[in-house]
Amino acid sequence: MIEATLCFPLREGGDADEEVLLIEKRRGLGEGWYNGPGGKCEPGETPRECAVRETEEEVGLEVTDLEKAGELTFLLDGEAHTFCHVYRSRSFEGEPTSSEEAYPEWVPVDDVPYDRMWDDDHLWLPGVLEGNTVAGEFRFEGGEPLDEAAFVDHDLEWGVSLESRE
Ligand SMILES: Nc1nc2c([nH]c(=O)n2[C@H]2C[C@H](O)[C@@H](COP(=O)(O)OP(=O)(O)OP(=O)(O)O)O2)c(=O)[nH]1
Repeated sequence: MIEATLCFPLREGGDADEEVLLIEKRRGLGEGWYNGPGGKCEPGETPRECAVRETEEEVGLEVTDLEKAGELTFLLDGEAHTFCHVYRSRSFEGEPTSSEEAYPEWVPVDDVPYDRMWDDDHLWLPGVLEGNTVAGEFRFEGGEPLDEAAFVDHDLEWGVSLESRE
């Protein structure tokens, strides 16, 4: 099973609207869709270290004080495919810049482009951006790659305790 991360930097935008930093992914899984910065964990790396590294690599932002917001399991044809650790952060340095992997974009949290994201994201990301914690299982069918499989059903649990988790 792949272990991966997502990180959602948050800031106060104009008119005191809350904004989240999304990326438009330029290659790999989910290419052409919006997501948070993130990616696969490397051997010997904690998920938190992975989220920090991927955010730096993809958009050049140095995030600190990551808050664990979710643990998502993606199943493909009945088998665990990816376990994804989800973080929020309001502490970061630098300005988002494009990379070979991603175009960054600050987006109002009320205006996230769910129609241009993974099919499951509208189920869990709004709660995560509001400050809730979530554990979820999402089932896909149709074989590899995961981003071409069909999203079939899910289970979600809100308000889970993730404080002691990486
Ligand atoms: N928002 C969202 N993200 C997902 C879903 N499924 C899923 O794997 N992801 C995330 C986990 C990872 O952060 C990311 C895929 O990993 P990645 O970016 O490393 O994939 P890649 O194929 O581009 O890998 P690489 O060659 O760049 O290492 O997508 C989903 O349903 N929703």
